[in-house]
Amino acid sequence: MKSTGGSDDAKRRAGEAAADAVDAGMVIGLGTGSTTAYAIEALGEAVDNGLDIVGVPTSFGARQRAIDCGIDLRGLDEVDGIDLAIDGADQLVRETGVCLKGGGAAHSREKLVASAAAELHLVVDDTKLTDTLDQPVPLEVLPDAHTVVADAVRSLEGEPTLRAAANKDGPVVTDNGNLVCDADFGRLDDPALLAKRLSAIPGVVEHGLFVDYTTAVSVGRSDDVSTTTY
Ligand SMILES: O=C[C@H](O)[C@H](O)[C@H](O)COP(=O)(O)O
Repeated sequence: MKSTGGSDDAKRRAGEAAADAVDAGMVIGLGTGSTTAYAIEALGEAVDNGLDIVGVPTSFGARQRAIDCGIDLRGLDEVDGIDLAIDGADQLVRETGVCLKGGGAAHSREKLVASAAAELHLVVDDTKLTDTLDQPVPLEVLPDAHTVVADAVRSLEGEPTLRAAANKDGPVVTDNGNLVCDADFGRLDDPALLAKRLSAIPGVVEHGLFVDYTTAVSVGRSDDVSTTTY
């Protein structure tokens, strides 16, 4: 799992706060990443203590983690909707809940699960908070399309970078067999407009800008956690 800047204590507090909001009988979207891992762990402990839930994982990593924690799993096509999705974020505007995801290349299935969920509860440590999003936007891209998508990003005045794998020669390959282009647009003054433009590029499977999905955010710090609802 990629490691990110915040402290483990802060991530744990955020993850546990979201797990606390889970009730018996719920279908839970299980997000990807180091912060959501703490929520999955907490849910696993609750399951050991008798909580009856079903999880829908958003990635190979989330699935493995949930199996290790003893959570009963289903595919998205085997459930009749999702009550609550719990997931992390790479950068988040707390005032609006708009965020960037996809640092772990899982954003397409994360967005799919979030779109099927009645609620999306994000879990972050306080290093993720910002007033304005300004990190590159991850784009999951069909392999044949990467040069065409890069040209389209440049035509929107962005700077595309094909994400390289850390422990493999060549690019990152997603759980869906696609590539990732990180598109740097600098400050995102109008995330909703950019989200629409990125969705319209042929060859982009999904982008990591989440606008209008978030219903709650738990922000962990080393000594406390606070939750905002939208
Ligand atoms: O693709 C990965 C996901 O969007 C993660 O939820 C996001 O990168 C946050 O991960 P972490 O909690 O490890 O910072």
